[in-house]
Amino acid sequence: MSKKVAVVTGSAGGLGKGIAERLLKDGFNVMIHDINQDALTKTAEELKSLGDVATFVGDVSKKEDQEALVAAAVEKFGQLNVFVNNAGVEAVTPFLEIDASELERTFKINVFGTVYGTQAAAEQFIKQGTPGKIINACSIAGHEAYEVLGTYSASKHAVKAFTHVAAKELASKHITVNAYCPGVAKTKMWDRIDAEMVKADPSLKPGEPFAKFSGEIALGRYETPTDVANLVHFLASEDSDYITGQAILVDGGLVYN
Ligand SMILES: NC(=O)C1=CN([C@@H]2O[C@H](COP(=O)(O)OP(=O)(O)OC[C@H]3O[C@@H](n4cnc5c(N)ncnc54)[C@H](O)[C@@H]3O)[C@@H](O)[C@H]2O)C=CC1
Ligand SMILES: CC(=O)C(C)=O
Repeated sequence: MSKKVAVVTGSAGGLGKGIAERLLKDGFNVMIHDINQDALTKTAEELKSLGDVATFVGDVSKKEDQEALVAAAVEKFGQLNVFVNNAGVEAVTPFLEIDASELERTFKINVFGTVYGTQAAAEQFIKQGTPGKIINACSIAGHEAYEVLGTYSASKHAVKAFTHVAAKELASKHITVNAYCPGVAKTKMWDRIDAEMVKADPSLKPGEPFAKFSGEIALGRYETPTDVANLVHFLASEDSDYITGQAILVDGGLVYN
């Protein structure tokens, strides 16, 4: 039987890289993808000993790039089985200062990107006549809303809503749609959030926002890409076949709903 094929968007670094690594170890052929070509090439070099990995440079906020990504994965590996809408960006701004450019950038990448990726993947699954799994990056910020993270929180609430709706509409085609909701992981995203929170409140020192958020985690440590990849591994596997439309928290005990 041919190997299953997964695409992971925004996987040159951070959580996406950890997810790609785990799916390669699980035996998937993996198309890694990012807007940052140099970082993507470096990551492919690091991952290639784990299995068949290919690269695609694209911008998730562009529908044509998402369609081309799916086409490239199918051309390279012959089919598509799992599509992980991982790419996302943060926005850290006091509410009264949120402007159109922040709203447009954040929603285009986090929300439009997830919708376009879901559509492109679902169309391919339907064309193949096979089941498929779509797995979206949500967040604790898709369950709660955080001060100075208003735009980001709203975008992740939208990701959660689209996860529910896509799951309902695509279930009859045997396509499941779920989301993973990480808590506080020390990736480049949190380095930038920390710096911006310090800028917004000069009484804070660098590292304090991250320490404050991660200090509230019940399990007593911040999250690693492996913690997130463990959940995505499950959602990409047959063991999750009877689960759809869920936005599952993987946060070490931070948000309870
Ligand atoms: N780090 C954390 O604590 C948490 C992260 N998340 C979510 O997990 C996902 C991954 O986050 P991190 O790895 O921390 O972020 P990161 O910033 O470390 O990595 C994101 C990757 O996405 C790529 N990317 C950004 N815009 C893109 C675009 N338009 N098209 C294609 N690629 C693009 C970046 O180049 C980068 O390689 C995001 O959706 C984020 O919102 C959710 C909860 C917590
Ligand atoms: C980065 C993130 O998802 C937060 C702060 O909830």
